[in-house]
Amino acid sequence: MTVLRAERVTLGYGRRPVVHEVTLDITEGGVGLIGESGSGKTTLARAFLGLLTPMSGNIWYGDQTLKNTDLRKFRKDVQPVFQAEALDPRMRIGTSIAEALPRSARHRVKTLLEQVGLNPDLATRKPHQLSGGQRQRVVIARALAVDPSLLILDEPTSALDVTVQARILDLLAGLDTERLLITHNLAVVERLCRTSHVLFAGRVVESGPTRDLLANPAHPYTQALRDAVPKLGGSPPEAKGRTEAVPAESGCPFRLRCPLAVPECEQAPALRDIRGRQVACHRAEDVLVT
Ligand SMILES: Nc1ncnc2c1ncn2[C@@H]1O[C@H](COP(=O)(O)OP(=O)(O)OP(=O)(O)O)[C@@H](O)[C@H]1O
Repeated sequence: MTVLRAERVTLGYGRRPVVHEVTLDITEGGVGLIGESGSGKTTLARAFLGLLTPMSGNIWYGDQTLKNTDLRKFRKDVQPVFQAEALDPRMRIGTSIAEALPRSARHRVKTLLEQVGLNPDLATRKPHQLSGGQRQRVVIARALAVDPSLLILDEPTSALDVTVQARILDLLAGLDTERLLITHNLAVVERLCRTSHVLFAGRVVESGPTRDLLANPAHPYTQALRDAVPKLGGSPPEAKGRTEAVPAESGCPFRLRCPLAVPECEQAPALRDIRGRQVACHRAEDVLVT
């Protein structure tokens, strides 16, 4: 079942578009948005949360566009999980969670703390008296308080050390709430998202089943992202192409960095289906065999 759908959505700040004509479904099994800093992941997440109105295109929530949706219901059903720094430092943990609950359900604070693996005694503490991992669990508990059907998670584990990260990932993987996850960390999407979309310069350049996409990328940018992950005990990753080049204004936005660019790349490639995924690259067949 699709919870939310972006249909040819262009998003921007002022008059400057930064996300271009993105079509994307949030389907079952977790959906990941991957891409470097500035590629438009958070902007797209804000649109899915109803915080940013598209310059063109629509966000669909069931059979309604967000413009025509009862936003009170929507805001309960689709919950953000941002970084733990968003917790009010003056508020006790229990109060912070209770605030998200209807008055009649305030007794659920204890159950919610237990659900995210925290001792209910922590309810009387303030955020600075918790560890980073515990704070992130509180943020998740707050989001779960209203029984959402979808969580939108923006780098939910990036501020945490690796072992704490792993435990938060276990927690998220065990929830039966759907999720849209934004991250730089490919291991995190692999764990939590059945489907992933790779964004470059505000465009989806590749979409498909996460495992296939990372094992066998069809876009040179996906390949570059995957190959930039250092391997334990291996030599440091070697950058292919020019990693510093800004996106091209015309044609394929990745072409100035792409080691496979040819003159044809001055024409923008459309997304096309190839071996179970969608990719916007003239050279996809060649990438798949390398
Ligand atoms: N409030 C804003 N006003 C103007 N421009 C913005 C604003 N927020 C983001 N941008 C611009 O929009 C583009 C996409 O930013 P966005 O935050 O969506 O990227 P991102 O992929 O989430 O990056 P990161 O991984 O660093 O969070 C960038 O060029 C950024 O400078």
